[in-house]
Amino acid sequence: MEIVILDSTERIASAAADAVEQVLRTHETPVLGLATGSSPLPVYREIVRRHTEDGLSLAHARAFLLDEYVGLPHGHPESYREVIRRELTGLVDIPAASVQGPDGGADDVAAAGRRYDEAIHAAGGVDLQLLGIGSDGHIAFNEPGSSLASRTRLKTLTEQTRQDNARFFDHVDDVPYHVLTQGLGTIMEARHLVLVATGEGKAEAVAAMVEGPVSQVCPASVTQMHPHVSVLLDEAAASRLRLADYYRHTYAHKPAWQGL
Ligand SMILES: N[C@@H]1[C@@H](O)[C@H](O)[C@@H](COP(=O)(O)O)O[C@@H]1O
Repeated sequence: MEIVILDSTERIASAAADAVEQVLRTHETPVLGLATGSSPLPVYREIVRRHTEDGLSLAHARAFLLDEYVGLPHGHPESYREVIRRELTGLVDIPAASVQGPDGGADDVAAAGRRYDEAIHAAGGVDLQLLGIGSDGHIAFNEPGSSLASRTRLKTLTEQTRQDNARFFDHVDDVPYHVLTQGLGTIMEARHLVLVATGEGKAEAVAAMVEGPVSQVCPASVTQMHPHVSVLLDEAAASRLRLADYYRHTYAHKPAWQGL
């Protein structure tokens, strides 16, 4: 796990966008895993900027979303499908048909989950998966207690997550109770995980993920078992890491050609 502590959201966005750009430029059919939430938004803005100003193309890319609410009407502005279209995929040249998300509106949600895992597999797997982290240590919508081997399936949100996400809705009562989310086992099959976390509110979850035991209590801690993880943090999100100085030292002495 590589821990990168940077002094601004812009530098974090730029480092993550560099990794995405590298995949886009080196793969014939790059497969990106996209996360929602506010943490990846500066990364998406930077990708859109590079597309608009530098001609970075996503025309041959495919994209898979991490998760989706269950029960929101099709086209609801806060459905993750709509959020990602607004913030990224609708602003670049990726064909709409190349963007997939879990079908939270399916009659048989369990079958939709299985189909989604099959679709990711059929696309050759995810080359680079962007991730945020919930304040309770969830990734995608794998709440504490999630099986570390789980596949895409229905989950029930914790009250903390519903409260955290209430800011996107008129009222907390409007936040769905259920979601269809990639499982931890699904996410762990992506070839490179790039997790972005900023702000003091994430410090505890980040410390548990990076330096705590691998445990269902902090689902993000499963990433300790992944061979290629980059964790991009600002100072506030890194503030509870015991080995922060060592992570800074390692990054400062990293060979320039290595990338994330
Ligand atoms: N399902 C998403 C996660 O993928 C995201 O990581 C988390 C944190 O969001 P934010 O970055 O807004 O704090 O929110 C939601 O729960």
